[in-house]
Amino acid sequence: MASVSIECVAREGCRIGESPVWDQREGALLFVDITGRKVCRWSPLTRQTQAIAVDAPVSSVALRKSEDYVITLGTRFAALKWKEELVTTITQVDKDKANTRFNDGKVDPAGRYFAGTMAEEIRPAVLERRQGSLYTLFPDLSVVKHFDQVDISNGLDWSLDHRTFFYIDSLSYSVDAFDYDLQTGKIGNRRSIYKLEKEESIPDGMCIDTEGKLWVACYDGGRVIRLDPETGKRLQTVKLPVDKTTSCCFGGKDYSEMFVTSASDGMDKEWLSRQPEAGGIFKITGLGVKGVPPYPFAG
Ligand SMILES: O=C(O)[C@H](O)[C@@H](O)[C@H](O)[C@H](O)CO
Ligand SMILES: [Zn+2]
Repeated sequence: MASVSIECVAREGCRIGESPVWDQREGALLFVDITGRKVCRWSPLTRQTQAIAVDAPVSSVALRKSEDYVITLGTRFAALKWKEELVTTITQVDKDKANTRFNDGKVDPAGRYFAGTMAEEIRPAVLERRQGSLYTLFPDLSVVKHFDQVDISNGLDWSLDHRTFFYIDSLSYSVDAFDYDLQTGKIGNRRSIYKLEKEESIPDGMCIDTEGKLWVACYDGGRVIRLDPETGKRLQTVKLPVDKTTSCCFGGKDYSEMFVTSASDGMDKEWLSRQPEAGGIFKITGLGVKGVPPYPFAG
Protein backbone atom coordinates (compact mmCIF):
# COMPACT_ATOMS: atom_id res chain seq x y z
CA MET A 1 0.00 0.00 0.00
CA ALA A 2 1.29 3.45 -0.94
CA SER A 3 2.25 5.62 1.97
CA VAL A 4 -0.05 8.51 2.64
CA SER A 5 1.47 11.97 2.96
CA ILE A 6 -0.17 15.24 3.91
CA GLU A 7 1.03 18.74 3.13
CA CYS A 8 -0.47 22.14 3.81
CA VAL A 9 -0.13 23.63 0.31
CA ALA A 10 -1.75 26.97 1.03
CA ARG A 11 -1.80 28.66 4.40
CA GLU A 12 -4.90 30.59 3.51
CA GLY A 13 -6.12 31.25 7.01
CA CYS A 14 -9.68 30.76 5.78
CA ARG A 15 -12.42 31.45 8.28
CA ILE A 16 -14.47 28.60 6.79
CA GLY A 17 -12.69 27.08 3.80
CA GLU A 18 -15.13 24.92 1.85
CA SER A 19 -16.24 23.49 -1.49
CA PRO A 20 -12.92 22.39 -3.00
CA VAL A 21 -13.38 21.72 -6.73
CA TRP A 22 -10.65 20.78 -9.20
CA ASP A 23 -10.80 22.99 -12.31
CA GLN A 24 -9.17 20.94 -15.04
CA ARG A 25 -9.43 23.80 -17.55
CA GLU A 26 -7.27 26.02 -15.35
CA GLY A 27 -5.24 23.28 -13.67
CA ALA A 28 -6.19 24.85 -10.36
CA LEU A 29 -8.18 24.23 -7.19
CA LEU A 30 -11.26 26.32 -6.58
CA PHE A 31 -12.63 26.78 -3.09
CA VAL A 32 -14.54 29.32 -1.03
CA ASP A 33 -14.13 31.00 2.33
CA ILE A 34 -17.75 31.16 3.47
CA THR A 35 -17.63 33.76 6.23
CA GLY A 36 -14.52 35.34 4.70
CA ARG A 37 -16.76 36.02 1.65
CA LYS A 38 -14.20 35.01 -0.96
CA VAL A 39 -14.05 32.69 -3.93
CA CYS A 40 -10.48 31.45 -4.33
CA ARG A 41 -8.39 29.71 -6.97
CA TRP A 42 -5.10 28.10 -6.01
CA SER A 43 -2.55 27.17 -8.67
CA PRO A 44 -0.16 24.30 -7.94
CA LEU A 45 2.29 25.78 -10.45
CA THR A 46 2.62 29.22 -8.91
CA ARG A 47 1.51 28.05 -5.44
CA GLN A 48 -0.43 31.29 -5.32
CA THR A 49 -4.11 31.91 -4.55
CA GLN A 50 -6.23 34.42 -6.42
CA ALA A 51 -9.33 35.59 -4.59
CA ILE A 52 -12.50 37.39 -5.55
CA ALA A 53 -14.31 39.17 -2.75
CA VAL A 54 -18.11 38.93 -2.75
CA ASP A 55 -20.85 40.74 -0.82
CA ALA A 56 -22.31 37.82 1.18
CA PRO A 57 -21.30 34.43 2.58
CA VAL A 58 -20.31 32.27 -0.39
CA SER A 59 -20.74 28.60 0.41
CA SER A 60 -20.00 26.64 -2.77
CA VAL A 61 -18.56 27.03 -6.24
CA ALA A 62 -19.10 24.84 -9.30
CA LEU A 63 -17.83 24.67 -12.85
CA ARG A 64 -20.13 25.86 -15.59
CA LYS A 65 -20.33 24.45 -19.10
CA SER A 66 -20.91 27.77 -20.85
CA GLU A 67 -18.25 29.75 -19.06
CA ASP A 68 -16.53 30.22 -15.74
CA TYR A 69 -18.45 29.33 -12.59
CA VAL A 70 -21.66 29.25 -10.60
CA ILE A 71 -21.76 29.92 -6.86
CA THR A 72 -24.16 29.86 -3.94
CA LEU A 73 -24.08 33.31 -2.36
CA GLY A 74 -26.22 34.15 0.65
CA THR A 75 -29.55 32.67 -0.43
CA ARG A 76 -28.81 33.16 -4.13
CA PHE A 77 -27.57 31.02 -6.95
CA ALA A 78 -25.26 33.31 -8.94
CA ALA A 79 -22.95 33.30 -11.94
CA LEU A 80 -19.34 34.33 -11.51
CA LYS A 81 -17.15 35.59 -14.33
CA TRP A 82 -13.64 35.26 -13.06
CA LYS A 83 -11.61 37.71 -15.13
CA GLU A 84 -14.29 40.38 -14.97
CA GLU A 85 -14.85 39.63 -11.26
CA LEU A 86 -18.52 39.88 -12.09
CA VAL A 87 -21.27 38.26 -10.00
CA THR A 88 -24.82 38.14 -11.34
CA THR A 89 -27.79 36.68 -9.50
CA ILE A 90 -29.53 33.77 -11.16
CA THR A 91 -32.28 33.20 -8.62
CA GLN A 92 -33.06 33.38 -4.92
CA VAL A 93 -34.34 30.73 -2.47
CA ASP A 94 -35.68 30.72 1.11
CA LYS A 95 -37.65 33.89 0.40
CA ASP A 96 -39.83 33.13 3.42
CA LYS A 97 -36.85 32.95 5.78
CA ALA A 98 -35.04 35.93 7.30
CA ASN A 99 -31.91 34.30 8.61
CA THR A 100 -30.70 31.50 6.35
CA ARG A 101 -27.89 31.10 3.84
CA PHE A 102 -26.81 28.47 1.41
CA ASN A 103 -24.23 25.94 2.56
CA ASP A 104 -22.57 23.15 0.56
CA GLY A 105 -23.47 22.51 -3.10
CA LYS A 106 -22.42 20.27 -5.98
CA VAL A 107 -23.42 19.54 -9.57
CA ASP A 108 -24.99 16.17 -10.44
CA PRO A 109 -23.89 13.98 -13.38
CA ALA A 110 -26.59 15.58 -15.57
CA GLY A 111 -25.43 19.13 -14.87
CA ARG A 112 -27.96 20.16 -12.19
CA TYR A 113 -26.67 22.21 -9.25
CA PHE A 114 -27.76 20.81 -5.86
CA ALA A 115 -27.31 23.01 -2.78
CA GLY A 116 -28.91 23.27 0.62
CA THR A 117 -29.44 26.01 3.17
CA MET A 118 -29.09 26.44 6.93
CA ALA A 119 -29.75 29.10 9.54
CA GLU A 120 -26.91 31.55 10.09
CA GLU A 121 -24.71 30.17 12.85
CA ILE A 122 -24.39 31.92 16.20
CA ARG A 123 -21.13 30.05 16.52
CA PRO A 124 -19.96 26.87 14.78
CA ALA A 125 -22.71 24.24 14.87
CA VAL A 126 -24.92 26.47 17.06
CA LEU A 127 -27.94 27.74 15.17
CA GLU A 128 -31.70 27.69 14.99
CA ARG A 129 -32.54 24.15 13.92
CA ARG A 130 -34.59 22.81 11.01
CA GLN A 131 -34.46 26.08 9.05
CA GLY A 132 -32.67 24.65 6.02
CA SER A 133 -33.86 23.07 2.78
CA LEU A 134 -32.29 21.22 -0.13
CA TYR A 135 -32.66 22.74 -3.60
CA THR A 136 -31.73 22.03 -7.19
CA LEU A 137 -30.97 24.64 -9.83
CA PHE A 138 -31.85 23.08 -13.19
CA PRO A 139 -30.03 23.95 -16.41
CA ASP A 140 -33.10 25.99 -17.49
CA LEU A 141 -32.48 28.06 -14.31
CA SER A 142 -35.66 26.87 -12.57
CA VAL A 143 -35.38 25.79 -8.94
CA VAL A 144 -36.97 22.87 -7.11
CA LYS A 145 -37.08 22.35 -3.35
CA HIS A 146 -36.68 18.69 -2.37
CA PHE A 147 -37.37 18.94 1.37
CA ASP A 148 -37.07 21.29 4.35
CA GLN A 149 -36.42 20.77 8.08
CA VAL A 150 -32.66 20.58 7.51
CA ASP A 151 -30.25 21.64 10.26
CA ILE A 152 -26.94 22.09 8.40
CA SER A 153 -27.18 21.06 4.76
CA ASN A 154 -23.75 19.73 3.89
CA GLY A 155 -21.80 17.15 1.84
CA LEU A 156 -23.30 15.63 -1.28
CA ASP A 157 -22.30 13.37 -4.15
CA TRP A 158 -23.63 10.66 -6.47
CA SER A 159 -22.79 6.97 -6.83
CA LEU A 160 -20.79 5.86 -9.85
CA ASP A 161 -23.90 4.36 -11.48
CA HIS A 162 -25.80 7.62 -10.74
CA ARG A 163 -28.60 5.68 -9.05
CA THR A 164 -27.85 6.88 -5.51
CA PHE A 165 -27.53 10.37 -4.06
CA PHE A 166 -25.48 10.71 -0.88
CA TYR A 167 -26.23 13.56 1.49
CA ILE A 168 -25.22 14.87 4.91
CA ASP A 169 -27.28 16.94 7.31
CA SER A 170 -24.44 17.58 9.75
CA LEU A 171 -26.36 17.64 13.01
CA SER A 172 -27.87 14.21 12.28
CA TYR A 173 -24.31 12.83 12.57
CA SER A 174 -25.27 10.57 9.70
CA VAL A 175 -24.33 10.00 6.08
CA ASP A 176 -27.55 9.31 4.20
CA ALA A 177 -28.40 7.79 0.83
CA PHE A 178 -31.40 8.37 -1.46
CA ASP A 179 -32.47 6.58 -4.60
CA TYR A 180 -31.62 8.88 -7.50
CA ASP A 181 -33.37 9.29 -10.82
CA LEU A 182 -30.84 10.84 -13.16
CA GLN A 183 -33.50 11.48 -15.82
CA THR A 184 -35.60 13.73 -13.60
CA GLY A 185 -33.25 14.72 -10.77
CA LYS A 186 -35.73 13.36 -8.21
CA ILE A 187 -34.68 11.75 -4.94
CA GLY A 188 -36.49 9.29 -2.67
CA ASN A 189 -36.22 6.46 -0.13
CA ARG A 190 -33.90 8.17 2.36
CA ARG A 191 -31.85 5.94 4.67
CA SER A 192 -28.74 6.25 6.81
CA ILE A 193 -25.64 4.42 5.64
CA TYR A 194 -23.19 5.48 8.35
CA LYS A 195 -23.45 7.06 11.79
CA LEU A 196 -20.38 8.95 12.92
CA GLU A 197 -18.51 7.78 15.99
CA LYS A 198 -18.05 10.23 18.81
CA GLU A 199 -14.42 11.11 18.04
CA GLU A 200 -15.28 11.62 14.37
CA SER A 201 -17.45 14.50 15.52
CA ILE A 202 -19.49 16.29 12.81
CA PRO A 203 -19.80 15.08 9.20
CA ASP A 204 -19.23 17.93 6.75
CA GLY A 205 -18.17 17.86 3.07
CA MET A 206 -17.90 14.63 1.07
CA CYS A 207 -16.75 13.17 -2.24
CA ILE A 208 -16.71 9.79 -3.97
CA ASP A 209 -13.73 7.90 -5.40
CA THR A 210 -13.51 5.70 -8.49
CA GLU A 211 -14.13 2.60 -6.37
CA GLY A 212 -17.47 4.05 -5.28
CA LYS A 213 -16.32 4.67 -1.72
CA LEU A 214 -17.18 7.90 0.09
CA TRP A 215 -14.71 10.29 1.69
CA VAL A 216 -16.17 12.44 4.44
CA ALA A 217 -14.42 15.39 6.09
CA CYS A 218 -15.07 15.44 9.83
CA TYR A 219 -15.51 18.92 11.25
CA ASP A 220 -13.86 19.08 14.70
CA GLY A 221 -12.66 15.53 14.00
CA GLY A 222 -9.45 16.55 12.20
CA ARG A 223 -9.73 13.78 9.66
CA VAL A 224 -11.22 12.42 6.51
CA ILE A 225 -12.79 8.97 6.64
CA ARG A 226 -13.42 6.54 3.80
CA LEU A 227 -16.72 4.70 3.92
CA ASP A 228 -18.17 1.77 2.03
CA PRO A 229 -21.76 2.79 1.29
CA GLU A 230 -22.69 -0.84 0.54
CA THR A 231 -21.65 -2.29 3.91
CA GLY A 232 -21.84 0.85 6.04
CA LYS A 233 -18.30 0.18 7.26
CA ARG A 234 -15.48 2.67 7.67
CA LEU A 235 -12.50 1.52 5.62
CA GLN A 236 -9.85 4.13 6.41
CA THR A 237 -9.11 7.18 8.55
CA VAL A 238 -6.63 9.87 7.52
CA LYS A 239 -5.84 12.37 10.26
CA LEU A 240 -4.86 15.96 9.49
CA PRO A 241 -2.96 18.49 11.61
CA VAL A 242 -6.05 20.70 12.06
CA ASP A 243 -9.32 19.91 13.84
CA LYS A 244 -11.73 21.79 11.61
CA THR A 245 -11.49 19.81 8.40
CA THR A 246 -14.48 20.85 6.33
CA SER A 247 -14.51 19.23 2.89
CA CYS A 248 -12.54 17.19 0.37
CA CYS A 249 -12.22 16.59 -3.35
CA PHE A 250 -9.88 14.80 -5.71
CA GLY A 251 -7.78 16.74 -8.18
CA GLY A 252 -4.35 17.14 -9.64
CA LYS A 253 -2.88 14.70 -12.14
CA ASP A 254 -5.53 12.10 -13.03
CA TYR A 255 -7.48 13.15 -9.94
CA SER A 256 -5.06 11.12 -7.82
CA GLU A 257 -4.51 13.75 -5.13
CA MET A 258 -7.00 14.72 -2.47
CA PHE A 259 -7.50 18.33 -1.40
CA VAL A 260 -8.98 19.12 1.99
CA THR A 261 -10.25 22.51 3.13
CA SER A 262 -10.36 23.66 6.74
CA ALA A 263 -11.76 26.35 8.98
CA SER A 264 -10.54 28.59 11.77
CA ASP A 265 -13.79 30.27 12.89
CA GLY A 266 -14.57 29.29 16.47
CA MET A 267 -10.95 28.69 17.50
CA ASP A 268 -9.42 30.79 20.25
CA LYS A 269 -5.84 32.12 20.31
CA GLU A 270 -4.45 29.16 22.17
CA TRP A 271 -6.10 26.67 19.82
CA LEU A 272 -4.87 28.62 16.78
CA SER A 273 -1.34 28.72 18.12
CA ARG A 274 -1.38 24.93 18.42
CA GLN A 275 -2.79 24.61 14.88
CA PRO A 276 -1.24 27.42 12.84
CA GLU A 277 -2.35 25.79 9.59
CA ALA A 278 -6.04 26.07 10.52
CA GLY A 279 -7.94 27.50 7.58
CA GLY A 280 -5.36 26.13 5.15
CA ILE A 281 -5.65 23.86 2.14
CA PHE A 282 -4.15 20.40 2.48
CA LYS A 283 -3.01 18.00 -0.20
CA ILE A 284 -3.05 14.27 0.53
CA THR A 285 -1.04 11.99 -1.75
CA GLY A 286 -0.46 8.26 -1.76
CA LEU A 287 -4.07 7.27 -1.07
CA GLY A 288 -3.90 4.77 -3.92
CA VAL A 289 -7.33 5.76 -5.24
CA LYS A 290 -8.52 8.39 -7.67
CA GLY A 291 -11.51 10.66 -7.77
CA VAL A 292 -14.27 11.43 -10.21
CA PRO A 293 -13.95 14.74 -12.13
CA PRO A 294 -16.52 17.34 -11.09
CA TYR A 295 -19.54 17.78 -13.36
CA PRO A 296 -20.11 21.24 -14.80
CA PHE A 297 -23.44 23.03 -14.41
CA ALA A 298 -25.20 22.61 -17.73
CA GLY A 299 -27.07 25.93 -17.72
O1 LIG B 1 -18.67 24.43 6.50
C1 LIG B 1 -19.88 24.20 6.63
O2 LIG B 1 -20.48 23.34 6.07
C2 LIG B 1 -20.63 25.09 7.57
O3 LIG B 1 -20.87 26.28 6.93
C3 LIG B 1 -19.78 25.28 8.78
O4 LIG B 1 -20.22 26.28 9.54
C4 LIG B 1 -19.55 24.00 9.55
O5 LIG B 1 -19.71 22.88 8.76
C5 LIG B 1 -20.37 23.82 10.77
O6 LIG B 1 -20.11 24.80 11.69
C6 LIG B 1 -20.14 22.47 11.38
O7 LIG B 1 -21.22 22.09 12.05
ZN1 LIG C 1 -19.65 22.02 4.77
